[in-house]
Amino acid sequence: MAKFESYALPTEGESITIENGNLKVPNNPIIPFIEGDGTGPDIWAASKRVLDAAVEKAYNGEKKIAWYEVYAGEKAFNKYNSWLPADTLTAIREYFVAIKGPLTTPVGGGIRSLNVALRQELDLYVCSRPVRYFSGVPSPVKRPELVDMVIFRENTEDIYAGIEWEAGSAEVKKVIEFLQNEMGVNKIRFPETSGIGVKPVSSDGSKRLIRSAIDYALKHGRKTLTLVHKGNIMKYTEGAFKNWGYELAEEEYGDKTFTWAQYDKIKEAEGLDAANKAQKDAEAEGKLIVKDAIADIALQQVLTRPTDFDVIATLNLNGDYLSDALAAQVGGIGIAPGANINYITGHAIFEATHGTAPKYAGLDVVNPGSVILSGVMMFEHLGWLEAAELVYKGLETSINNKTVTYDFARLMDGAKEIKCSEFADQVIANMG
Ligand SMILES: NC(=O)C1=CN([C@@H]2O[C@H](COP(=O)(O)OP(=O)(O)OC[C@H]3O[C@@H](n4cnc5c(N)ncnc54)[C@H](OP(=O)(O)O)[C@@H]3O)[C@@H](O)[C@H]2O)C=CC1
Ligand SMILES: O=C(O)CCC(=O)C(=O)O
Ligand SMILES: [Mg+2]
Repeated sequence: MAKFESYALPTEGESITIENGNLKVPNNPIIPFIEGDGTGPDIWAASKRVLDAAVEKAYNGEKKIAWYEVYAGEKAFNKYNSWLPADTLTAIREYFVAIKGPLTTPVGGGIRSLNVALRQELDLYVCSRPVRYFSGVPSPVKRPELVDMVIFRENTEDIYAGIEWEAGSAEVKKVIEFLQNEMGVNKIRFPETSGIGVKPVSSDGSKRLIRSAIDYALKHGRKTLTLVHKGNIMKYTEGAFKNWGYELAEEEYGDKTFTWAQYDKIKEAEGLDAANKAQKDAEAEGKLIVKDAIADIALQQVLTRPTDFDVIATLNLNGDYLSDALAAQVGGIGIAPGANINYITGHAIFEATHGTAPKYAGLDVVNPGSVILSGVMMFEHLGWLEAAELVYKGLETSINNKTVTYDFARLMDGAKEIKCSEFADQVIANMG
């Protein structure tokens, strides 16, 4: 039983547990939720209604989520004088699966990202962000239906580790002196006025992320996995990520994958035709092709040749950029879901890709689709596939009927603009 400092224990529901590495989900699981800042309360209220309605419709009362509110962000600060109370982490550790709205991160000084803190504290090393097309969504590209990618973003390392020192501080002076005097660094262009950031990237962290991406790709019959990196510039972090990815694929999945590193070796030893034949043979055998792309060109190619990309494994910052950019192709950030997962401990927090969109806070206008679809990912994680299907149906029908929130309405001819809460009503009504 969880021991909380301040929170009251849940009054209903049972705990999810883990047995032999698999989640054991009761019919009334306790699911902690964080409402979120800014537009979070509007979105969460709408999403909760949709998710509850889908469960009720799918299981006729046999299953029901026991929602348990936990706090982070402004609401936590106002209630408990802490931006991220320890009880919130205790609850997610105890109940395994949680869902959250967006949380504000001030730019510059002040608190560091609570979103990042949650991922790091719980070691949720995978950020999985599927990018798929729903028929009828507005898109700036000609063939959005060709977009079907899943981003696996490393979630605990890279510059998000938050190791940095401010320009002018005593600490940065010490770091710069160390770099110059002990490490022979003479390339800091303006040492007197530089801030310094550190980018840790490990083989352990990279490999566990890439392992999850390969497992996902194999389980779902995906054809390719692309390692997206900027290894031409950052050789021992981003370049190493690519090398570790190839190494892992060959060592642990040698019979199920064919890598571009193998392709290059064959090309060097036996020529181009032999390398092309080896890749063709591997494709014919249904092997997963593991390849790589440098991050800048990848951002162009995901737009111009979406069918070349299937599962993407990448570092934290690249994944952050890629997920917002890719979302734009299939309806925008308003319907881009995500999951932060530790596949080893079973802990997961589901959350939208977007932020708090503060200018729309309290107006009941934004699209709740991202949190609704994050809830669908949560249903899939729990094995509640019937409820997931109902939400997909409700969402797709609502979009096809052109009864949509402002973000879609402004891009769709003949659409009726409705509020966030009304969109939830539509999704529920359209579950069939
Ligand atoms: N995981 C998290 O909790 C995240 C938190 N953040 C935090 O959120 C805050 C605001 O960040 P910001 O950079 O403005 O990014 P946001 O994602 O909050 O908003 C940027 C723009 O995206 C569009 N948008 C966002 N959410 C929706 C939605 N639900 N429906 C429709 N459109 C939407 C709006 O575009 P338009 O104006 O064109 O309609 C909005 O102005 C910051 O503190 C940031 O750190 C950011 C990302 C993730
Ligand atoms: O925590 C934040 O403020 C930003 C997080 C973010 O952009 C993301 O998770 O994609
Ligand atoms: Mg982001």
